[in-house]
Amino acid sequence: MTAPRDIERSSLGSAVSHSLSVSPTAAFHSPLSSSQGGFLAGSLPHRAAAAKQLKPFSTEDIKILLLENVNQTGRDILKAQGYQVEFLKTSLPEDQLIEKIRDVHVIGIRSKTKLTAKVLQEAKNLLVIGCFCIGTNQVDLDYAAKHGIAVFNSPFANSRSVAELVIAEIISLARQLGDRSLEMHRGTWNKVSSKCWEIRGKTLGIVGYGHIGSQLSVLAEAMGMSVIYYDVLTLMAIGTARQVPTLEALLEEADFVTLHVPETPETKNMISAAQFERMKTGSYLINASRGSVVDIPALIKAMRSGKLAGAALDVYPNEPAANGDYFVNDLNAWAEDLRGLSNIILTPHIGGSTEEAQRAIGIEVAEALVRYINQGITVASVNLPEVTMRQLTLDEPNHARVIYIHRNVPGVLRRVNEILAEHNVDKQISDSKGDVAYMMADISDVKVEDIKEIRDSLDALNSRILTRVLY
Ligand SMILES: NC(=O)c1ccc[n+]([C@@H]2O[C@H](COP(=O)([O-])OP(=O)(O)OC[C@H]3O[C@@H](n4cnc5c(N)ncnc54)[C@H](O)[C@@H]3O)[C@@H](O)[C@H]2O)c1
Ligand SMILES: O=C(O)CC[C@@H](O)C(=O)O
Repeated sequence: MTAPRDIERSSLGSAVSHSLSVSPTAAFHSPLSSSQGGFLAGSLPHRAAAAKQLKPFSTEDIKILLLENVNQTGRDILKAQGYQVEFLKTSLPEDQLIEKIRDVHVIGIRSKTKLTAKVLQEAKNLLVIGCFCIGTNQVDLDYAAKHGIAVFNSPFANSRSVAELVIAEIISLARQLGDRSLEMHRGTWNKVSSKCWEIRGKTLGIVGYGHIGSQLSVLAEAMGMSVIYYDVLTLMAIGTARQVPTLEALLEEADFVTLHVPETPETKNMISAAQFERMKTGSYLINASRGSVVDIPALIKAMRSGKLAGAALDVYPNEPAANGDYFVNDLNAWAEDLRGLSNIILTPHIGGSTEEAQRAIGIEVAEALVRYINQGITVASVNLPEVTMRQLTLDEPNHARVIYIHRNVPGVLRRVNEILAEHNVDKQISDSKGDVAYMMADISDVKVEDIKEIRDSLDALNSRILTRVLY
């Protein structure tokens, strides 16, 4: 490997001419994949030929910034590729994030780092974002797609962890465990049974019956609860759960309401004063989805009036970037009111924070990043069309993989294929998602000098978002 150099995003995808001028022979003798034939190599079973790892750059030229304590499993996978990996335990304030993001090709985050258009427009070298979590609401996905920046996440590796936490909270709220434990910590013995309940036979209302909601449904039924759910989609009920037609119907029937919807404009303050009114007196609310989904001042009123017998919150409109004594009114104006309530469990966004979940997420997202960086495969991307292609092998010399991310307008493929027409197009695939399209083609009989010309010609098309030529 060569010594690290600063290379720009445009030259990353097109570092071919640069690399070739350094070592023309190496151009068509890329190193074997470290996980040759394995999942990382993106291998689709076809034949036993040795897989060729596509790297039109020295791997150590790839600069990765990992924030928010991304798990060791993910760090190891990325380092094993030879990439330069900088790792920070916390998120960064916007000004520091902007400084750092200018320099990197890949950024890995969790839920706290806000990758807004303002931040992303400074990220001139950025190829891909890895969200080492489920939620992707912290990223401006549309801006990223329109600028050819792929985004990957881990859609269900922590679902079980969240579902288990919610089960624990249902029992804890029903038995007022938080309060009893706090009292004992203060030296107070307070043995009570008034308003403490079994959960057997109670109704759990799940709002959002996706990966977490449906997993929770199974666990809750196993504990003897009746389950109803509300979702914008008509979804198959698991076990004896029952879908109800409206949120209001769910609120009126459930003893426990638990929220598992994504953060969207439609779910902002989805549970506010009117919804608390609809809930049964003495019922409970659990929110482990996103802080924007519940109107907290309205929740405080519902708790104080006795409408709610308890609540558990894992997520908040504003969450601090690092651990510390930050859960005060400076962060959220009502923080201290919330802290003063009885039978309310407040946790610091730990729904997915288990060793099992974080390890699995580290592997899943890091592997997706490697496949994208090295081979251009977008399968599981949340914002680009999903495109995959059998990888090139070492017995296919003089091949190159052309990736062209472009605006989804008529006539582009004709022009692209005119540019590729001098070569044999061995395989080609194209797909679109909204305004953005992704074309990948493997071409053969490519001479060293052709590659720069292909790239320059594709770059000159006015539909271009990003061109990468991997070989
Ligand atoms: N607390 C944590 O640590 C933690 C961990 C993982 C996920 N989450 C949050 O939980 C959310 C749900 O996760 P998931 O994996 O189950 O997601 P999912 O995408 O599998 O399921 C979400 C469900 O919500 C439904 N939905 C969307 N908008 C709706 C609306 N307006 N009304 C009713 N239903 C609606 C969808 O149709 C879908 O079935 C994530 O988006 C994330 O924000 C939090
Ligand atoms: O680990 C995190 O920061 C986020 C956890 C969770 O909210 C998710 O979206 O997966």
